[in-house]
Amino acid sequence: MCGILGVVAKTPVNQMLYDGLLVLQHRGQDAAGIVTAEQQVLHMHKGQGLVRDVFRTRNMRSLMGNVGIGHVRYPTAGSASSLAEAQPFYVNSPFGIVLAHNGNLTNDKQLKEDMYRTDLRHINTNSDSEALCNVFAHELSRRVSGPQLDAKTVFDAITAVHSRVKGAYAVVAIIAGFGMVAFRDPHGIRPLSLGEHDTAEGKEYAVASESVVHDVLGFKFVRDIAPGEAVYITFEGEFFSQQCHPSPTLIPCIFEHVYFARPDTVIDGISVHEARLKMGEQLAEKVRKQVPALDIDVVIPIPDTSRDSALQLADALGLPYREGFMKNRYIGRTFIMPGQASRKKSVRQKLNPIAVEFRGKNVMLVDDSIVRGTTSKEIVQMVRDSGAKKVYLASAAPPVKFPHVYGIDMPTRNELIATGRTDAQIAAEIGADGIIYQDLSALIQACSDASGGKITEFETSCFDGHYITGDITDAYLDELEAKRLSPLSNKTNEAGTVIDLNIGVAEQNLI
Ligand SMILES: O=P(O)(O)OC[C@H]1O[C@H](OP(=O)(O)OP(=O)(O)O)[C@H](O)[C@@H]1O
Ligand SMILES: NC(=O)CC[C@H](N)C(=O)O
Ligand SMILES: [Mg+2]
Repeated sequence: MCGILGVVAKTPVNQMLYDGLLVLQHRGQDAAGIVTAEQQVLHMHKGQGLVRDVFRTRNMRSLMGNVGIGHVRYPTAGSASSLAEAQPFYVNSPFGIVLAHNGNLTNDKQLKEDMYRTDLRHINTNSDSEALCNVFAHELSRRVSGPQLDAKTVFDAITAVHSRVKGAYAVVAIIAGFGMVAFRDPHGIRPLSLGEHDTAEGKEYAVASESVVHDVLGFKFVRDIAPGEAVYITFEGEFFSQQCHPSPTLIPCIFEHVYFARPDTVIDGISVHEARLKMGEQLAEKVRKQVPALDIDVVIPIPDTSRDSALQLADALGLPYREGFMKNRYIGRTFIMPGQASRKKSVRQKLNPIAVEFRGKNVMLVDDSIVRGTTSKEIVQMVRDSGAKKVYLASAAPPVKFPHVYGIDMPTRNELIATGRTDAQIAAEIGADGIIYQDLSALIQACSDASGGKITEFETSCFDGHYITGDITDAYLDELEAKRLSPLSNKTNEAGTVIDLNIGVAEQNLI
């Protein structure tokens, strides 16, 4: 799940973008990039790694201008990890466009084919985002006939993008010399929020994956961008918005609430923190049913994300809640690391048990989700080694059984620990005495309650195999799996194996 951010300000935006990307770091640790604009001139710097490693002072100095966009990447399409696929992407026509994307397109193969055969545009990487950038550029170029641009033309182009592109996409883009664009897919699968800031020179605008960015930058959260909606803000600060899809329906990704988003973010009116507390309450009900004896001495979260749910679960069951793991604050999120070997190694580097909390006790460990089981297998073993008597594992999300095709990297059924296994078999595989999974209806209830009942439908495909874009067939999933299992696709791109059209000019002006 990547993080995206765009700012149209009255003063230089480089530091704001850096600070905003740091706040979105939990959404992508693989690569980071910033593009700023000084009228027609675009400045870009991007690279692999964390925000703090990619941007040095000299890079920051070169990112001049009062308008800019930024991206932190968690790869879902293309290579597992590739410099050439770091975002934003750049195309030089029309005007010069840079684009950053959160989500995953499900028809990128078709789009790339159309680009090659009909639109006569070159796509240089395996990235779906590069295809999206070119579709937008192509649709815009078909509608402009000179060096002028108005909001209607931009919105017409985005309407055409919606009709060509399928899947999940929250997007920020800059059209050099004119303005910043942001749009969200017609189901609003991925989040996108709008903020503003009043200055003596006029309003400044920010668009970001999570509302917490506005808090940190000192902007006021205004609203979520609606599904299918686009906003266009000129370099002078004129704001336009328009619905660009004939039949938008909000069906946001439930996994944002389970795992991805920060708890201090509000998405589509749902406080992520509150949704997680409610997940804990719902899970407590399930524990009561499944473990009626409640032979549990202590509830312990598996840090970080499960803390909110675990606390509320303990409270609802009247059980003590204790912190039982020391987390190394310098290790990132393990689930979004590319490659099973690094994920497995990092669990042990990241979490270490505080033995006294486990010795001689029946413990209930709580995690927000169990996906590949990497975390739980390691953790249960550590807890046993620390002398726990009985180990129950409760998950605030239901079993993850189906590939996720909308921006979360869980593409093959056989890497998911719950596929083809009963709860008892999963418990045995993980080494737990019992496993308690949230029911999907309870998870939906929790998130819906947190929305005050306004949202009742969520994108839940990884739990129930129902894909809302209607284009996911067994053949599609088979192809996705075959691609992932092929040794070529797991190869990390060494710098230089793919011509990187952007990085070559990383520290200079693009134009
Ligand atoms: O079953 P798995 O494949 O291990 O995936 C699930 C685990 O990964 C995530 O933790 P992560 O370390 O990424 O981040 P966190 O610190 O935010 O919990 C998530 O919170 C679970 O703990
Ligand atoms: N997680 C995401 O949003 C990824 C965006 C895009 N599909 C990429 O792989 O770069
Ligand atoms: Mg975790």
